[in-house]
Amino acid sequence: MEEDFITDAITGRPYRPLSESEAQQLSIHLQERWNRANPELSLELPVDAHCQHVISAVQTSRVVVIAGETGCGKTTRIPRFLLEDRVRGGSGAECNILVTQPRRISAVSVAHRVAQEMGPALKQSVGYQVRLESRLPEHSGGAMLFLTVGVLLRKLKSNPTLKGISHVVVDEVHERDINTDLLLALLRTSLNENPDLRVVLMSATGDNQRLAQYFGGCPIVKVPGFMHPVRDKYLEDVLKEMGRRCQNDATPDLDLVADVIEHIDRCGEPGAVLCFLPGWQDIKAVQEKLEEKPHFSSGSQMILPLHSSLSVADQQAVFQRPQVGQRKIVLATNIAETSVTIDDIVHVLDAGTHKEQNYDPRTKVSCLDTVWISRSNVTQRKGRAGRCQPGQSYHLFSRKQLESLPPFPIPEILRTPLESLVVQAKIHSPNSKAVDFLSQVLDSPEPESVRDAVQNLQDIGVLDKTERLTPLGDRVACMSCDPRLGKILVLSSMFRCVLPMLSVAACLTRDPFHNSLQNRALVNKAKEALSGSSNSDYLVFSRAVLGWRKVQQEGDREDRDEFLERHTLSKASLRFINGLISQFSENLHDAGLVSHPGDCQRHTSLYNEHSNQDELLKAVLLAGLYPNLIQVKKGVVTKGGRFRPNSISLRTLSGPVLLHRSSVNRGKEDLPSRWLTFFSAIKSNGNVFIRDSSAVHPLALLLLTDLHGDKVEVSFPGRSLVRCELPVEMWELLWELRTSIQTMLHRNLNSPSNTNASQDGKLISLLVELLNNTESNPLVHSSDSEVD
Ligand SMILES: Nc1ncnc2c1ncn2[C@@H]1O[C@H](COP(=O)(O)OP(=O)(O)OP(=O)(O)O)[C@@H](O)[C@H]1O
Repeated sequence: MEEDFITDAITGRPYRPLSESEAQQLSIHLQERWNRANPELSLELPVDAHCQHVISAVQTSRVVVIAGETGCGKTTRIPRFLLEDRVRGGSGAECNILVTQPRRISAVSVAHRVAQEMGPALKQSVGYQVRLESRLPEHSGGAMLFLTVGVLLRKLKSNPTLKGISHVVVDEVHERDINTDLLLALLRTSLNENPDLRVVLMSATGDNQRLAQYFGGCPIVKVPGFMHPVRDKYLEDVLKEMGRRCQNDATPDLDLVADVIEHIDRCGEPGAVLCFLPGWQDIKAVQEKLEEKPHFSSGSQMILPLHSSLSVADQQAVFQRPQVGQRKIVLATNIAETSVTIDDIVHVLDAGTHKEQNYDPRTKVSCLDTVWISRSNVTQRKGRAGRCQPGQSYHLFSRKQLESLPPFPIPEILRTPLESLVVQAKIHSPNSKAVDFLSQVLDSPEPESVRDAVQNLQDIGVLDKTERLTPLGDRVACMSCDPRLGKILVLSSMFRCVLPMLSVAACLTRDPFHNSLQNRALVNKAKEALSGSSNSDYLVFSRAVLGWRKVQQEGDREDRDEFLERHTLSKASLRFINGLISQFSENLHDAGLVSHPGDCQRHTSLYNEHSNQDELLKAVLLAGLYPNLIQVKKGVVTKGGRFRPNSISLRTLSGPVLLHRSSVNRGKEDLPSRWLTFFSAIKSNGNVFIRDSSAVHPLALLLLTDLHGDKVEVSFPGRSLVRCELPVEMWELLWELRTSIQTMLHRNLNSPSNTNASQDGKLISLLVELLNNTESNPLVHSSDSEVD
């Protein structure tokens, strides 16, 4: 790669190495600045005593594992020690440190803390960069950037050997999220190719020996922790205090959670409460339960939800101090579990569970289960109290339950679908087979699962037979979302309906609705109203988002509130979704598919020419999601042998499915088509539920599926193909249209400079007309052999 094309991993601008004299000048300047500012340490932490040991270990060995117990100060101090040592030693210009955090909240809050500790004269050397937001150091050379692992992975695309970076500090390695595991594998390669690079792996409670072995037996520096005393109270203790009976279910008893919070508020010492719950719905449910309690009606409590879907600004609210006499109650998922210091937390309440994605390769379906956490999570959660003063940890599980918990969480890579990871592997290592590349990670996934993911990517045309990214795959790889959603976005730019599809892709990443158990009926009603006769959960999403954007532009505050309430939409989620829309627009621009990112969001641009054509939108969704197809069959024989002519049964390639209650198509007996398409399915109690679905026009099936083939093949195992009953001439015309559309897509993907906008425009208009003016049901009939 030419150096011109490498980006500076600190500033994002083109990378330009400093000349010797420039480096010398900058180093002197930095040295003087640090000597003048002479930053102090705001309080003594255990790691301070190990400062020299850490620095010399990093000098002697290019990779070091720091095994630092909770609260020892590794996150906030070690990057600073490394920078300070180089600056004061006169080589600050060559020191650029990237510090990864698993989550946005910790990257932002730790950067603030470090900047604050270093003082106003030096704080411009510290920055952060997370998805959708950044505050970068003023220049590279003597800089420290806190960033999420995902952001670093993207930086590695444009600077694979991390030229210009002196240290990568990977914090919270023990969490073993999929991105960190991929990062570690890539860092091993970067270390070989960039002799200036050093890697520091920071882990609290983890298998540090294994980690050190992975990096050729590198040294491990142990740092003891410090915590103010935190008293443990287990379920039996808490229940005894409250006169309740014990239970041992992984589903948290939310009434109990609310009661314990009330108990703490009534009887506990002053200080904030941090309560860990599995997910957003539980957080909202506990918030509602608290607000319904007479004890909480005085408003003398400040209840703050904390969830990954909140914007950075909303997340930062948890660091605010409440008014005197007010108790702060933070209701959080595990995002507050590591690296985060909320300095007034005295009481931690741990429901003992979190949401965990588990993938079943047989049904190709993931379930997001609420499961018990591991013992290392328990330690981390407890460690959020006692950081600035003594505290208490209320564990809502018994001592016996604690003993039965696994010591560490199962690495994410072993329990999630691997398509996105395989695409990442192809970006970073295009010449390796995915199985070989992924055999290099710390815990390799089953080769069978990797092969499945490769097959799925081949099925959607992202990889070719030799496992290389296709021209479509190259574009999809630029999208920071699931490859199927990425494919929808790529296609939407060619079919000129970008904005609704950006909204759909964003909503499939973050739900815009105020979904809670209590709200379910209201949300369903709102969805029904938005859906109209579209039979599409995706059009519901796009109408919600586009409606919100319109009312924001044209309405006053009252209109906006009314819109949100009428449609049970969450303002915070919509703000996040807007951010995602901008990010995906940038991605489309990076992929060379739109001339300017702003064009994607302009209603009058060519890319939105057909954005109000619902049938086209549904057709493009099918083209992106195929072969995620559901066959709808009318007439069901019940277990008791009775025939119900109006009931419908559904099946996908993997077998029978049901529609989830969140889908607008659930319970509909008059679907306009025999086919639905879908994005996400979940497994629950042995059934596979489709979360979101959209009716498919059979013409779309004939014209837009199977991008690279020369025949239309819609088949289910053991069943015959879809049969078209059409006059020969019409079939020939349709085949010609299909070929023209496929040629247009092929041309746009392979040689975008060679497009013929007016010819493409006519073709798309013809497609729109055909879709709008033909009925979606009678055209295609299943063959008789399909009947069971
Ligand atoms: N924002 C803050 N406000 C007040 N004190 C803080 C803040 N951030 C850190 N500290 C203090 O510094 C200590 C060390 O924090 P740091 O995040 O560096 O620890 P750590 O070793 O990385 O711990 P962990 O792995 O548990 O996150 C905290 O226990 C707390 O006493």
